Amino acid sequence: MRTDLEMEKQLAAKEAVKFITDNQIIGLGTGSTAYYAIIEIGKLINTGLKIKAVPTSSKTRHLAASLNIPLLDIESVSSIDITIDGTDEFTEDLTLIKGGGGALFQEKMVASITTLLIIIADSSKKVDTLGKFKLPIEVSCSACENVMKEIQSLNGSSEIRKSSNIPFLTDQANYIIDADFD
Ligand SMILES: O=C(CO)[C@H](O)[C@H](O)COP(=O)(O)O
Repeated sequence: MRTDLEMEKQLAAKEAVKFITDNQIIGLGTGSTAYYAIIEIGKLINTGLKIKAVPTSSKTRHLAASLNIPLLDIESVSSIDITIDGTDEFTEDLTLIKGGGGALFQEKMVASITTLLIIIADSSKKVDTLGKFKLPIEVSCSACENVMKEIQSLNGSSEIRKSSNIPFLTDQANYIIDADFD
């Protein structure tokens, strides 16, 4: 059975896709919330919506391709009409932290050329002050040590994200540093 939070994610996704119209270029976010938006877009494609989409990760690319969503590489577009993506946490004034899923760099590239960025989230993501979720920072492996020293000089702590005991690599073969500034 789906939990309330899963239903909230799905509801947010359904609302977000209402902004999409024919012939737009759509940025597709990454994560378990963006997943629902991609599923909804797949359904709309099946009923005749004509859009092209730019994925923000290899995972999203595979999902979108499996739903027959026509895809473009970011290199081939200069602007994106609407991007729908998730967030790790957000405050009342709509500042947020994202990148927790490790697609930070591509998500930023897509967001930076997007006219309308729609961030969808369930209610568990709302916080009074940012920082409950560690701040993900995507860095070139060779810059990692210096960046971690820099974080320490700002009284923060940090660790390189691991997956199966080895450093997690992003789609760009970068590391993610998870930083904490309590
Ligand atoms: O920024 C992201 C991926 O890099 C995600 O949007 C963020 O981590 C939220 O993910 P989820 O919807 O699974 O909670």
